[in-house]
Amino acid sequence: MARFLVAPQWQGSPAPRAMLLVDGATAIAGDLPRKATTVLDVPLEAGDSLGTRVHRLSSLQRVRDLIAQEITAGTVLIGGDCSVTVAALEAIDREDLAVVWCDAHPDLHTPETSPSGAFSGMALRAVLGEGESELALSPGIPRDRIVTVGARIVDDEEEGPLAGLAQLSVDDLDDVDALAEAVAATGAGRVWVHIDVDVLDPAELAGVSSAAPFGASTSALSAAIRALRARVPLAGATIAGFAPRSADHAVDDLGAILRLVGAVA
Ligand SMILES: NC(=[NH2+])NCCC[C@H](N)C(=O)O
Repeated sequence: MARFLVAPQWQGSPAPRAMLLVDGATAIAGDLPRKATTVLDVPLEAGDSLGTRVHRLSSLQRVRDLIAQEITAGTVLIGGDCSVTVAALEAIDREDLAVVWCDAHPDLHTPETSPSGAFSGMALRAVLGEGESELALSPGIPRDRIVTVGARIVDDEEEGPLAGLAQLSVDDLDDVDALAEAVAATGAGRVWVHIDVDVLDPAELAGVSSAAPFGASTSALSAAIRALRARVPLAGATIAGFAPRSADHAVDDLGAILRLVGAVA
């Protein structure tokens, strides 16, 4: 059975109601097998930028250290905001690893270009080993080992770095093998699948900080991930970005979330 690590981190999010991410992580945790689930004791306070351009950096460092202590091979990490993936990747063997970034946003800002100072908008850039050195991977994952899926809200400054990465659109998922082929083409021996649930269409899942229309269907994304796993072994996965407006809204969305959990676990 997979191990689940729940990190109710909100401090990397740009959203005005970022703390809903804590509720989202808690709601998912409630539906996971208790014996296989560890919930990290993430501080609720904002934390301090420590003189950098990354807001709440001190809290992000704290959570990173907690994740490093608990992560094991094949962990499914539940966010929180989507920057928790950077911490997970820092703590595992990255030799031979590809990263699939399923997210409505490419998260390719540096602290200098970020419109928000929120680390989640810089997370994939940090995976590449760039941006704030306190948080960026060292060494980073090479560009040719990254595949983005469903990125459709792209800031001007992100266009350049995104152009250098392999990209699958929402429509590309109509071919169930497209993701597996894109990852196989990187030559990697293992893959980490990052899912910010805003990659899904808002009709499938409403509980996100900023809904992005024309997203993926839960079934197409799940099928693509299953086909990928048949081809390249999974090193682990993240499901992040769930921010339900209320407990009732969370219940409406949990079906879609659990289908994604089933695809990666
Ligand atoms: N994965 C996400 N939800 N990212 C949000 C990023 C939003 C925006 N690009 C920013 O940097 O502030």
